[in-house]
Amino acid sequence: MLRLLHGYKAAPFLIRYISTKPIIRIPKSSIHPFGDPSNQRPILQNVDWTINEGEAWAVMSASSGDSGKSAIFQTLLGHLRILSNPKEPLQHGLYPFIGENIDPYSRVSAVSFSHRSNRGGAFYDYTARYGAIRDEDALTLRESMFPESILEDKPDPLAGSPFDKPKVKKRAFEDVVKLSDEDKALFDSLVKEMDLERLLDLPLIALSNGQTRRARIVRAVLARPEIILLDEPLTGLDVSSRPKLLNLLHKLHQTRKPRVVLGLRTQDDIPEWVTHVALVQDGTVKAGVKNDVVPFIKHNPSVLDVSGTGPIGGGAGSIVLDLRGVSVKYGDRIVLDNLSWQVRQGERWHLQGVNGSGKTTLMSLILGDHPQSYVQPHLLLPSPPVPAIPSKFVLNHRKRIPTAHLRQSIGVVSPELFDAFPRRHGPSGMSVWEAIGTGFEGVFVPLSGNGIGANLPEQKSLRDWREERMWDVLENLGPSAWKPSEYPREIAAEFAQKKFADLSVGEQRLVLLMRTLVGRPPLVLLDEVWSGMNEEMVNAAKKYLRERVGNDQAVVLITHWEDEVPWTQSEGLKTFRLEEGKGYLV
Ligand SMILES: Nc1ncnc2c1ncn2[C@@H]1O[C@H](COP(=O)(O)OP(=O)(O)OP(=O)(O)O)[C@@H](O)[C@H]1O
Repeated sequence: MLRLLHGYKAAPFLIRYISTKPIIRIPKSSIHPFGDPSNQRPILQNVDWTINEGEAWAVMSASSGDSGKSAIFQTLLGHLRILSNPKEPLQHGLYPFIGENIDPYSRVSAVSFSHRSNRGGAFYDYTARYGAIRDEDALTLRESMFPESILEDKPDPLAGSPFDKPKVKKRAFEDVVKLSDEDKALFDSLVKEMDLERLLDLPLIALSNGQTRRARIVRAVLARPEIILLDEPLTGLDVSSRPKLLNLLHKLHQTRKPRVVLGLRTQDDIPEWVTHVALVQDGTVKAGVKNDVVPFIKHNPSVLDVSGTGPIGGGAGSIVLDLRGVSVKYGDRIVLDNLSWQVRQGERWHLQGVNGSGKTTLMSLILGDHPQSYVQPHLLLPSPPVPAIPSKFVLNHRKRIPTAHLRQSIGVVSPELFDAFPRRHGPSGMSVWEAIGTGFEGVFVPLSGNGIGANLPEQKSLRDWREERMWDVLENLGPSAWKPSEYPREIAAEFAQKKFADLSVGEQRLVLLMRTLVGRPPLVLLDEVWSGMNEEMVNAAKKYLRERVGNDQAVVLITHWEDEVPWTQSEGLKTFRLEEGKGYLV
């Protein structure tokens, strides 16, 4: 579905000034991975693409895998090999406008928003931001914008007595960072337009997802590249930030400081100021004027038939989450202020709120990850009885539930979990089967050789149930759900053996959704669950949530896009909105 983004039309006078000076040029080439000596297996074929000065391009693909727009971006960053036709060689390089003695790749910046790399593939503790912030994490947003202010900062073990915690030796920002008037003006206008002014002196680690994403764009622009590649830049931004960002990108592009190339999914709206589209589909690229290319986008009609569906499962179930008078503050900064909220089995909730309104903080309390979860007056969470039978639970105060038990009764997908989940390549890396199986206990490494959890040898019925559940999510959320097949079990079995780390971003996100749903936890929290997924994957996941998640389960979905919610208000969807620290039923 196309969302309308008004007010960003390319002005006619601009189109007149579009020159034919090429900025990027790939003449009739195929794109290959480096290290493929035979050049037999191109990732993309017959790529014939030129970007001229003044044109505004979006690269679109239905797949977030290597054959989609990420392959184009990898090519533009020099990570893939361009093999051009010998009769029409790549003259003056990929970026003909950049002087011959300059490394062109040093003038191109890329920022991707559908995922971030996770530091070597091992799991890391993403809950650090909720607690007392360690000195080494205390880098402020302002400092992070100017790497020269931090390069020489080191823990100073000689400060104080040997028993003191080492302190980070701070250098006065003004002594280190000497900005020209022009740079200062750019910095001031960028942080103003991206609404980051009041966050500049906060530790970087404390910023919300949307705030961090806006900051990453500002930092990339401050590095003054010639071209900036922004992959899915609207991911996770609230409704009011999106037009501001698009407006800023439009302005930057017009002044060519820097030129902007956007990466979008085929289901995303194309900003009106974009003049040209490179559509990556089935291993080839169709590039041209927007209106000529857009009709070639293959849309998969939604498989959801919402007509005639009855109300969502009752709402008459037992309370599965009970919050009263819940508050979180950091120093003087109140993030959650006296919230009360009850969620019952069978209910479906949309949790709303602008960037920084406290949604992730609330989730972290419910997940028991937040240190302040222990001190809340009334924070009752589902706790599994022993031995774990997922649909059975009792309510208990967070401080009386071991965290390991909470992980069994609350399933979660979030940007933090996605970034932190281990992704080791090679033989020791987790298979898809093992990654999904960690969901039964909510852990991050497989607890047994068979990949379906710990301590089951004696409990045949539980073992059988878990295996059944594995196949249920694999068949209904795996490849045969997005590419219909006559052999769903075979396709699922093949997919289950793949290495998690080798999957595309969209596939990894789906596997983490399977991991969340496999154990049928009574409470499911889904935060930004669709980013990186293509249209077919989103449809399959929505269908699963509507049809296969039970009335004994409650689901809370966080998204800034109304059309990403699989249920409607008329079906009984409930909305809880965070605003200025307070929570409201909408
Ligand atoms: N340690 C901290 N110190 C000060 N402020 C903090 C700290 N941790 C979080 N905050 C602030 O708490 C607010 C809520 O952040 P949170 O991540 O919960 O927002 P969110 O609603 O999830 O936003 P988004 O939509 O961007 O994901 C933010 O303004 C953030 O800057």
